[in-house]
Amino acid sequence: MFSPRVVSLVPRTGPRRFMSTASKLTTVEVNDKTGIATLTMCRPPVNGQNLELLLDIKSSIKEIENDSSRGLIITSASPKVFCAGLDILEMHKPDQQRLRAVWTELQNVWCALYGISMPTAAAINGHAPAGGCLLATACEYRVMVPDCRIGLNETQLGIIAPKWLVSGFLNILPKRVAERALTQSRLFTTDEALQEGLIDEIANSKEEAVEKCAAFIGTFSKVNPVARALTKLQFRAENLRQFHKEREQDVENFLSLVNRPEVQKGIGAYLEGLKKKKANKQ
Ligand SMILES: CCCCC/C=C\C/C=C\CCC/C=C/C(=O)SCCNC(=O)CCNC(=O)[C@H](O)C(C)(C)COP(=O)(O)OP(=O)(O)OC[C@H]1O[C@@H](n2cnc3c(N)ncnc32)[C@H](O)[C@@H]1OP(=O)(O)O
Repeated sequence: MFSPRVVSLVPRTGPRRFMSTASKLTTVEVNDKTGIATLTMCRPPVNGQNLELLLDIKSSIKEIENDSSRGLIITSASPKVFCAGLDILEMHKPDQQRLRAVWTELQNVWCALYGISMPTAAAINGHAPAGGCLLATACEYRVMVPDCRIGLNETQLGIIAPKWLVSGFLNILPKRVAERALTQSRLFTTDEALQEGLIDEIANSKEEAVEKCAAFIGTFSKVNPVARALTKLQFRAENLRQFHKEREQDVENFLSLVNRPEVQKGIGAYLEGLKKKKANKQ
């Protein structure tokens, strides 16, 4: 179903770039000076996480890992949106096999990003609801541009974010703040996110966000990388262990939830809302 991955390495003069996949839904650029890889999601208009984007993100993370980069920065090519979360069209009147694959790949992406040993940072250059927040909170550091929103708004959609999906959030926020945010479906503004500690810094542009992420990764230059990696994984091991224990059941739960007639009705209504928003804009 998917084209084989084509990886072309440009010689190491200046920043080198390798396009991750034939479908080009992500690009990876490694800065030769710093050794830091920037993974950019490029699925217009909002980086909706459909199956192909998720597969591409996962493969790019693996490439960066195999390339032994010094760190990974994730960002978006879209000017206003970091990532809008799961592509809602994947969940509306879904093909069952594909739906199963979508959820499995979301799990795989989270697992690959959350569990990677190298330093990670998110340059959040736009809105990051739901699955977008999942990517950002799987990283160790977050820099966000002003006037955007980030959070886990699942309950507003009538759905429940599973434990593994919340675990990045819980690494960052006090439990009480996390519980309230999830039950209220709170989308934090950039300023609120900084105040609560959901993000670490604000940057005025994507470029500045990437620079600040690189500076964070640079702080590890004098730390023994093996000791750093083991320490990071020690902090994350319990969440990962729990995830692996529950991941198959989690897929079944997701399928059963999405297929419920009332959830399908809700997804349909949500899609209509997005269409109306477009009509009102025109
Ligand atoms: C939705 C029900 C899900 C049911 C799942 C059931 C069980 C699952 C259990 C747990 C799941 C948790 C895991 C994660 C879940 C998710 O990620 S669900 C998705 C949640 N995402 C959102 O709620 C974001 C919705 N979008 C927005 O709020 C805004 O679009 C925005 C990202 C803030 C950007 O705003 P703006 O710049 O104004 O752009 P537009 O709204 O005009 O959008 C541009 C076009 O993009 C389309 N679009 C937006 N979001 C999505 C999306 N998530 N999937 C697919 N398409 C999306 C939008 O319709 C516009 O398209 P057109 O130009 O009209 O064609």
